[in-house]
Amino acid sequence: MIILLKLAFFLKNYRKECFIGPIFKLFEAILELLLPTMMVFIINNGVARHDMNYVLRMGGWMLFMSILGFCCSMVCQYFAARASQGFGTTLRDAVFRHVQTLSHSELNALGTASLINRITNDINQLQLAVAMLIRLVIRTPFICIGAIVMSMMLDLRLSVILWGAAPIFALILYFIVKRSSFLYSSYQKKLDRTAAVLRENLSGVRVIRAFAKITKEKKRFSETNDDLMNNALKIGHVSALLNPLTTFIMNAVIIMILWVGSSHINEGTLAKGQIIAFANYVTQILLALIVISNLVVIFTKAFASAARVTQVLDTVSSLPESPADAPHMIKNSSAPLLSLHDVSFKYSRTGDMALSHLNIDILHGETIGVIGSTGSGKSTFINLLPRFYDATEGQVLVDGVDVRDWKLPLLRKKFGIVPQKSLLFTGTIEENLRWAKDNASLSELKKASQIAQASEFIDELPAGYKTLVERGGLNFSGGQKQRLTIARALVGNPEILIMDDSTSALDFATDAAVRTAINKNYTQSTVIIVSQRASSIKHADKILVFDDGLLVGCGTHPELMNGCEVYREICLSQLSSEEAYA
Ligand SMILES: Nc1ncnc2c1ncn2[C@@H]1O[C@H](COP(=O)(O)OP(=O)(O)OP(=O)(O)O)[C@@H](O)[C@H]1O
Repeated sequence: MIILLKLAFFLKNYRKECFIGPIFKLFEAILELLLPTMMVFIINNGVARHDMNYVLRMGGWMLFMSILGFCCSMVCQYFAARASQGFGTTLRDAVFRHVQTLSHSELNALGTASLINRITNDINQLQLAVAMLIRLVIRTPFICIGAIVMSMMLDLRLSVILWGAAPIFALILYFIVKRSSFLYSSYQKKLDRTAAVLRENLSGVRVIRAFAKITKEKKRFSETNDDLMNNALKIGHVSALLNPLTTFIMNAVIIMILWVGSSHINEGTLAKGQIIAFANYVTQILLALIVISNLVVIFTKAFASAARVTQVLDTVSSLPESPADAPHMIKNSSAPLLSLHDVSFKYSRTGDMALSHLNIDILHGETIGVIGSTGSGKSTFINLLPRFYDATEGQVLVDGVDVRDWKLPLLRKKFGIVPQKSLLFTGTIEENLRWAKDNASLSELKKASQIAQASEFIDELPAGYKTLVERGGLNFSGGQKQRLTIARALVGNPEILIMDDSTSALDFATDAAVRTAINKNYTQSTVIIVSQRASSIKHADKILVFDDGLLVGCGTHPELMNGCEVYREICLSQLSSEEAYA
């Protein structure tokens, strides 16, 4: 219930629609309820007395009331559509914005495929529930109760049959809601799993083909898909019972009414018009009950979806923004640009430490090399600096101020990041390069591309900087993508440039050319180069050596060659002795 109240907040701009829509629907329901009673008059006063004028006059009124009812229904439909679409759009927007505030940890926990399902499927389900709420939730019980009252007014004795059927119907409804609400929540989870498998398969299609794993992956997808289908079938079996059972009960009621009613007619205690109107009211109740059954199904689904959507909205970012306005303005000018004070980090509460007790100082304008075996913690260390994650223990400081005291956008503006996995977005090359600086001129883009050794291949493209980048940068080679992502980071003229193994697809000469050009043109910037290649970081002012989450070395190349065994081993495994000791 609290979940629904929370989501009702997103209807706040549609109060008018939520109020006017049901009023028109209620008006339509009143008109509909009057029709069988008018039929009683036509049969008892018109048909029985062969008064054609009376029949036509009353028939005309009934036609007018039906048209009026139809118009009311259309008005309600219009308001319901406005409110439900508006609700869906506002909610989708809110969830999307909230997702942007979450840290990598929460995003990993929720999962991309599940988030996509929640923002699309689940919100669509809620949108449908809002439309039904406005159109039917007041009208249907009103019709039901109204028809019962009207039938009681027609004949109290016959209405006892209706009351007898009510508990049977309530029992059926209870059983179906209980069973299907459990099945719906597991259905949503299975849908997430299917989406995750599909996503992995589509994005990894090349790897799957290269390893000839198509058959295995087909089987994996079929299994997930079959599981989803079986769950959907179970839901179908349960909810399919609802309409036939409702129809069966109400038709049994009609037969009993006709049977008991005909004996009353024979006794002369009931008129023919009354029994026809009574049957009409029972049909109205039957239709209303079928609608209620379907509403129950829609709301059970919506309830499961509401829980999933509010779970996202209730997820609190583990990166709370600094409450103060601008504590970072109180910079410590004598402090190092970046400092780590006894920093440890683990990805999950239960897991092992990915980094342990790091103490590092990085000064303005320094070039830092970061090296270590795979999984040693290099990327994790890099991720702590722009606060993609918060340190589990210890303090990360930028300009002498704890990163938790920085306003996140201001902190991140200081960094130009070239991630390990090159990711480009659909649009032109020009648009991709302007990510860090919207108003960068073409000459700025060209300069950054030259430094990143990308201008040569861009100039050869027929459309140059206007060339369209396909989804994920599919129309570029790995090396070209890396050079474009380096140029993208350089355009912002960042104070701190982080290159996380971002030249791995470049040949040694291009890699060296990129580093030389950056050193020459970005003398004021602090450059942090993470690399598996000793040659890429050998000339750095300071080299950080990681091993199994520990900082095992920090110094220049000659210092480390003498004093750090891990570093010496890496260098000697990649370079000749002359190169390593040069
Ligand atoms: N998102 C994550 N969730 C849980 N564990 C993670 C996550 N990312 C990395 N790890 C773990 O943390 C450790 C350090 O990983 P990290 O990516 O920092 O290493 P790395 O030195 O950058 O490796 P590589 O050179 O292969 O990129 C590894 O044991 C890894 O399995």
